[in-house]
Amino acid sequence: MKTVNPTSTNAWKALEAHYAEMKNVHMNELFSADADRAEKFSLTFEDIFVDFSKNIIDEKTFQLLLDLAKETGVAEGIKSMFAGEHINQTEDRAVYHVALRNQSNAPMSVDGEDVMTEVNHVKRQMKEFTNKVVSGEWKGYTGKAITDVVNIGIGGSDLGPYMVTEALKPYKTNIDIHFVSNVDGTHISETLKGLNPETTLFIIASKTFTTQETMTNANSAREWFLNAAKSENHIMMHFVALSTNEEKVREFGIAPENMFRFWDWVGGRYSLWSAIGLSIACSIGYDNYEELLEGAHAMDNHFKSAEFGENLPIILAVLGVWYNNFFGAESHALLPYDQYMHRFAAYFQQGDMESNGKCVDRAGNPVDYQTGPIIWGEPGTNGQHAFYQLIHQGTKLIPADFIAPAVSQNPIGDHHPKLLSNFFAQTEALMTGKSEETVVAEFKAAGKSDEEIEKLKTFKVFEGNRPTNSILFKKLTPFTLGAMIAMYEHKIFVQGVMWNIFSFDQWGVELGKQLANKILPELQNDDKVASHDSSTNQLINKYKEMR
Ligand SMILES: O=P(O)(O)OC[C@H]1O[C@@H](O)[C@@H](O)[C@@H](O)[C@@H]1O
Repeated sequence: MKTVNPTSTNAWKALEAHYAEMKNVHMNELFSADADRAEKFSLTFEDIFVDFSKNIIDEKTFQLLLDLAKETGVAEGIKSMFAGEHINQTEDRAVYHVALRNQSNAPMSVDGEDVMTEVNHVKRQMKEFTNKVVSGEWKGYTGKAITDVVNIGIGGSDLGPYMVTEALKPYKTNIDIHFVSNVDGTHISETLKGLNPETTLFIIASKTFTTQETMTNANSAREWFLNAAKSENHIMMHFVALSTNEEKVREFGIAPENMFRFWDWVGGRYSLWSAIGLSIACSIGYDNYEELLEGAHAMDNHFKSAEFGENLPIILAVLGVWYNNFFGAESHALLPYDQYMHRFAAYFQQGDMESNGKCVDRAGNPVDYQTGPIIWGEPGTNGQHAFYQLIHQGTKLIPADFIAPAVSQNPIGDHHPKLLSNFFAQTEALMTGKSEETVVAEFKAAGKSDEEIEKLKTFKVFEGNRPTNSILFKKLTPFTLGAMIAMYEHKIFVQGVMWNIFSFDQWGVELGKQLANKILPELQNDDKVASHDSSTNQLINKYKEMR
């Protein structure tokens, strides 16, 4: 992939000049000036409708942003990814999660070798396993069917499956699914309470099979199981592994036939489409898991082929760049108005921040512009009663995506219209705001004195002009969820290309791990430590005193 400093492009320079014109423009004016604006800045993909008209852009902005995507090599980047090139250069790996959901089965190769045979082989293995577990054919060591599956993994080996199984709960099979990620003993202890070793199956999910948290939890699970089952021969009925590391899986005592493989070209945070999705398949059934892949595949095809101006991931990406690099926005909120999507923001915190939280460009030089934003969010309407105050009236610009289904999976009473009325009202309020004149008029109508009005009016004014994307979809089906996840994945990729950074490594997570490995043995005795800085020494010694 070519290395282009985005700030050196013509589009960037033009955008800087254009920003000076746009920074004081209010979206209200843009809407008044153009009756077709909403329609012009909206797109439909399958059951997903995206209205991005409530952004501080005009047609020129949009064009310049797309030009920036062109000049920074987004088209070439997309080609390189789909061609299986080693675009993860610092690890010398391809980035090929798109092959995992290549439902068309057209050949896709890495280093000259078609990967589809292996991909399909593992999928068949997943299907067989899932069907056996769900149907009750897979028996535990006392001959009973499995009732509970515990996925033990962290980061990419946890967040995706957890988010998806929560989002697709209405499709749940008879299997109850649990997730253990934190090395805090509380997580596994609380999860195992109430579970029966005879009917519990553990999925040990780890790309490397060396991650401290996962291996610690896996060993504790093994101990808990053996405490009841007694014989190690029973492990094979209750432990399976999802990994790229066959040797470590064998060392742990999991039989090769109970290992579901994936490959180094699957990034951890892009791995729910691989064997890492086994907990999803057990939770929603294999056919629904395939539907999830279908949705992602449909989005892949859209991403690969749609013109930039009609390409959802590209549009979301360039809008993000506009706020991040020109308006100085530091964060981006994901606000699903769907309780089932309560882990969506948490999932894309890893997806986005681990991918684009980088300060060195693809040539190895420090960047002198902003890269990945802080991603955060909570489901509506909870967020409204917590942090929306700051979005409406704070000093920070927070672009936000509002995401909601038109059809609720739980259509009781008037809950859903109420939920959606909040979605529509919030995006409207964030854009239109409330002028001083309106505030004064309201006060007057309520019979307030001039003195009171003077004292209070500024507090009640809403500037508005807060940008939002509205993503409205018909229903949260596996297909639609798959498409939306892929949409955001590709958005992140496009932004990484535009910022000229490597989105598929994560060196930033290593230093803390290394230091923790050094500190751990120091915690295993009562000696005072003096090998660190004075604050770290003090903390460790305090801990030793307090424990
Ligand atoms: O799947 P394993 O290898 O256990 O890794 C789990 C997670 O580890 C973290 O340190 C990151 O590198 C993540 O990208 C990864 O998903």
